[in-house]
Amino acid sequence: MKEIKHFINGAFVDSASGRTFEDINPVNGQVIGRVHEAGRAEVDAAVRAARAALKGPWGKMTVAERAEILHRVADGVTARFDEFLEAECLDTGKPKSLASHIDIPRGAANFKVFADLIKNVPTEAFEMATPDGAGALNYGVRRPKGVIGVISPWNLPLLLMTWKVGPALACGNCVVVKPSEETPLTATLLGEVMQAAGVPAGVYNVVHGFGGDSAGAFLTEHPDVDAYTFTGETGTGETIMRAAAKGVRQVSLELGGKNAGIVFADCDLDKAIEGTLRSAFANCGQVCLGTERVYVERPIFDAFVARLKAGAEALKIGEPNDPEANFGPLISHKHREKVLSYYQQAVDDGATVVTGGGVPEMPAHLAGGAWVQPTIWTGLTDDSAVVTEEIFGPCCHIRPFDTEAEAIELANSLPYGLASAIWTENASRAHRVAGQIEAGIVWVNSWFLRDLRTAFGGAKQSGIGREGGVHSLEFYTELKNICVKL
Ligand SMILES: NC(=O)C1=CN([C@@H]2O[C@H](COP(=O)(O)OP(=O)(O)OC[C@H]3O[C@@H](n4cnc5c(N)ncnc54)[C@H](O)[C@@H]3O)[C@@H](O)[C@H]2O)C=CC1
Ligand SMILES: O=C(O)/C=C/C=C(\O)C(=O)O
Repeated sequence: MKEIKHFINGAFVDSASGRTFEDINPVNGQVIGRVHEAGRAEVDAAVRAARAALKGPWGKMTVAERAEILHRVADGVTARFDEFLEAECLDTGKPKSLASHIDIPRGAANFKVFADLIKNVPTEAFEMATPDGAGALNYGVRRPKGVIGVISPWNLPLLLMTWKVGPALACGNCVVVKPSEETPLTATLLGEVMQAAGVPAGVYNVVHGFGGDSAGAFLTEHPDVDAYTFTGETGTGETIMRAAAKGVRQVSLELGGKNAGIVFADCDLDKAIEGTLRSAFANCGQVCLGTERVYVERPIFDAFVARLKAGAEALKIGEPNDPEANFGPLISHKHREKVLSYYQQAVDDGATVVTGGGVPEMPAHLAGGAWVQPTIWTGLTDDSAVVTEEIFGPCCHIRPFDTEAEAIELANSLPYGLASAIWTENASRAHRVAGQIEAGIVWVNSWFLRDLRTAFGGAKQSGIGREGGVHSLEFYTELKNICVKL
């Protein structure tokens, strides 16, 4: 049986307590391996290693040297592409066709992009007048923030963890990563790549365990961590923020969403259907940017519903190795219970189930997996929990609207504000509506089209702060002003 250990100070180590937990394959419910569960001792060792590395060779390296090492990390991920792919798909059950295009390439790109960016960021300088006429010169310098706690989720494990680790290391920080308990494999494998790439011991550490009263809480309560970056549920973000408040540590939080798609009658319907299908059902609906509320202008409502239904029913459910599969299982049986409770709630609230609504029949060897059907509803009222709460499953509710103002009001009606997708061929309307949507990210005629230099994050209860491009560098560095009297 595979043993999944912590990676602390450049070595793979067991938990002193001997405690382990199971890593389960969501495709069939079978145990993949046993994961060592960190106690306070392992978390403390990881933080101490990170602090020491900061004061050691990593802290003394030039930007160019660090960038070169991070390029080697990216190359290392690419060189071991198949191993990363295998590990990610074992942990998540997602189709290899998806992970090979999104998760693993982004795992490498997240190091390359920030290694290049850090070499080219300017800092500010201001000349100022002084009463004696000699003047003064102000200039900014960026310094690493220190030891960063990285708490990452299970839906895009390598992609989201490296989205934080890449810029953190590029800026000269050291990290302690607590990957989701559901998906420990790729963060661990990355330890091997870090070592081979010449990343000094202690710069990248991984501790495994759960959230509350386990490794997650021990990390967020640790007094020697300087800042935290987290992606996951809004409630967990609040808990992490509370823990980080002690010692006034900064947080970057990318939290839940209940994202709206707005489809105008003047859209290119083929594009709107293709994009909405992806945004509702890709990764089995487990993408924080996904569309769970679709608002469609009344003249095309029936046609849209019929075509989205046909698209959902054409999805091919299957295991990662099935080359035709484009729809995998949910992450776990626990998460399936949550998703199915909303499927039931929709029926109780009087929804019309356009398609799905249950568990698909699977062949015997996959019967133990966390499968659910892609599901579409219409007919719910705006206050149904199915329409207001993040489900994080492969489902959406479609509702008609009559005016642009109504669509904007509906899209903005919830306390979330992560992402939105607008479908229209009218350019003026696209700009007008996009500007009024209360969300950190608005796509027009696309979804999940990502330029890693752009600001990424949520408005309202969908998060605090922005990462991506220079915004990541702002979070992962301390900007110091030096004022020199001439
Ligand atoms: N990308 C996203 O926006 C994600 C959203 N979710 C949402 O969250 C719901 C619950 O799923 P979970 O896996 O429980 O998500 P979660 O947000 O609680 O977990 C994400 C990470 O936070 C850690 N964590 C949990 N509680 C913590 C605590 N008190 N202190 C420190 N770390 C903690 C977990 O161990 C994991 O590494 C899902 O049903 C889904 O709606 C879940 C995962 C990703
Ligand atoms: O950075 C990206 O391109 C994707 C981000 C997706 C999430 O944050 C998520 O699904 O949680």
